[in-house]
Amino acid sequence: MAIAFLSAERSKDPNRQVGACLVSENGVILGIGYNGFPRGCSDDKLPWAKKSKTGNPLETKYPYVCHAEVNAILNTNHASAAGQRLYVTMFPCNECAKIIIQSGVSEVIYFVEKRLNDTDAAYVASRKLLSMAGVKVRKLQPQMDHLLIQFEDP
Ligand SMILES: O=c1[nH]c(=O)n([C@H]2C[C@H](O)[C@@H](COP(=O)(O)O)O2)cc1CO
Ligand SMILES: [Zn+2]
Repeated sequence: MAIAFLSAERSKDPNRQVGACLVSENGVILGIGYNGFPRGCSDDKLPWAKKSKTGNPLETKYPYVCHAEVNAILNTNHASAAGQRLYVTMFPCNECAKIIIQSGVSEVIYFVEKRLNDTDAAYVASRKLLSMAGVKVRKLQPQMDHLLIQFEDP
């Protein structure tokens, strides 16, 4: 989960940085991702806005941004194998849930839900799909409350 948090730091989304880390059954890191625009699609040419002043959805980030979970799965550097676990800083949406299921992930471990008592259809659908597909879902209770990385000579 700490790697997922570190990865999230790389996101340029000014409102929300999400990170994900896919590991094998034995805990070997297979892929890491964060939310961002697709490769070759410049941040200078696409909007990071949540809302458009004119109501045009094309002036918001939503149609363009790749979710952290999808990036972690697509960045996998090993052939997919059984027993993969996905650590993610935020509970995945329904679109990510579909990809998580189809890629064979067997457990999702998340840190936080987007909102407490989220009744948003995307999250209800996500939970429903993950449960139907037999993907385990667990909220991580970390053993430490912070991790400090200090760049200095050891
Ligand atoms: O599952 C997800 N994974 C993920 O990476 N994200 C990203 C997309 C956006 O850049 C950001 C959500 O932005 P906002 O909270 O401002 O709506 O988080 C959003 C979701 C949806 O919860
Ligand atoms: Zn998603």
